[in-house]
Parts: sequence; structure tokens; C-alpha cells
Amino acid sequence: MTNQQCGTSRIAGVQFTLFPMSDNFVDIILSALDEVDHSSVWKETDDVTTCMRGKIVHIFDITKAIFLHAAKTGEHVAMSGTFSVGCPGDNEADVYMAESDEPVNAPNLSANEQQAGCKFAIHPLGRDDYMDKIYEQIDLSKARGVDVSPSHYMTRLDGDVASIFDAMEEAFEAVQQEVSHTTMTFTISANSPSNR
Ligand SMILES: Cc1ncc(C[n+]2csc(CCO)c2C)c(N)n1
Repeated sequence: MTNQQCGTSRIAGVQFTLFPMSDNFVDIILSALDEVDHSSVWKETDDVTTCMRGKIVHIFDITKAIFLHAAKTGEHVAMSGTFSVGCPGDNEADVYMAESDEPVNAPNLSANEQQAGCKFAIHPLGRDDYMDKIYEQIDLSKARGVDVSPSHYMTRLDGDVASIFDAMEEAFEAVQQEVSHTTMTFTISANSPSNR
């Protein structure tokens, strides 16, 4: 029988893709993935996505740093992905759960103010009251230093990249404390010519 139990630790993960709208896309993707400190998570890249697994704080810290690294090239870049926590059977990367709770990349990001637009959706799984959990977080996002606006199926966040990822992390962290298996999908875009 397949393992349907949660692991002993709350392993979180993300699968994401970077889309640099540039002839230089290979270098932008690979240098962002290489140059950001990802020592606190398990990480694997293939031709479609990059997957990282570990503590929530590190998953968000590194995803944010990778997007900022790509955006600071000035090229129009987008990133889409899915965060997940409490996925039944996800327990192979327990070794990374011993990492400290200090985000490794955050101290180096302050000089990188970068505007972006983002749409995200939280999916609290297996709960009849899932809509309450979603609405609580949309309301809270309004106090998180980003502009929040409704959109079909998703909520839009506009502001600084670091604040956008921090808002999504806070929402994800709060929901997963009450809902064992939670996922979040997002798309973020910076330097779009639509805004020039
Ligand atoms: C985060 C992220 N991970 C993997 C890919 C897939 N990918 C597309 S082109 C390329 C470089 C040449 O192999 C890679 C790895 C992506 N786009 N973004």
C-alpha cells in the first residue's frame, strides 16, 4: 500500500519555472539558479521546472532571491509555480529539516528594490471550510505592504518583489498551521513592457 501518512516533519516544497523574455534566457535561468544560496534545501532542475524541498522559510527565501536575481537583469521575466506543504508521503528530505530558521538570502536582498505584479491562489485541501481560510488571508494581505486587488480565481498583489513574496509566505504559513495539506499557485512578472 502506498504511504498516505504525513511525514514526521512539515516538509514544504515548490516547483517553479522562470520565463525570461530574452535571447539570453539560458544564462539568466542558470545563473539565477546557481548564484543564489540554496544550501538549505534539496533542489533539482530539469527542462521544465526546478523543485526545492525543505522548510517553508527557506523555500520562500530562495524562490524570492532567484526571481530577484533574474529581474535585476532588467529583462522582462516571469515566474510561475506551486508551493506545497503536508503532501502525504513527502518525507525523503527530512535531513534538510535540521537547517536553522534563518533565511540565508534575505540579508543580501535589501538593495534590490524591484517592482512586480503577481497573482496567487491558496488551496487549503480536504476542508469544507476552505473558502473561510482563503478569505481570511486575502483580508490579511491588505496589511502586508502590497496593493491587493481581486481577480477571477486568484488575488493580485502589486508592489516590491520582497514584499510580495513575504505576503505570500505569511498567507501560506498561516493557512498551513490550520490545514495540514495546503498548496499555493502563483505567477509573478517584472519589467513588463506593458507598464512602460
Ligand atoms: C526555474 C527553472 N527551472 C528549469 C527551467 C527549465 N529550463 C528551460 S531553459 C533552461 C536552461 C537550459 O537548460 C532550463 C533549465 C526553467 N525555465 N526555470
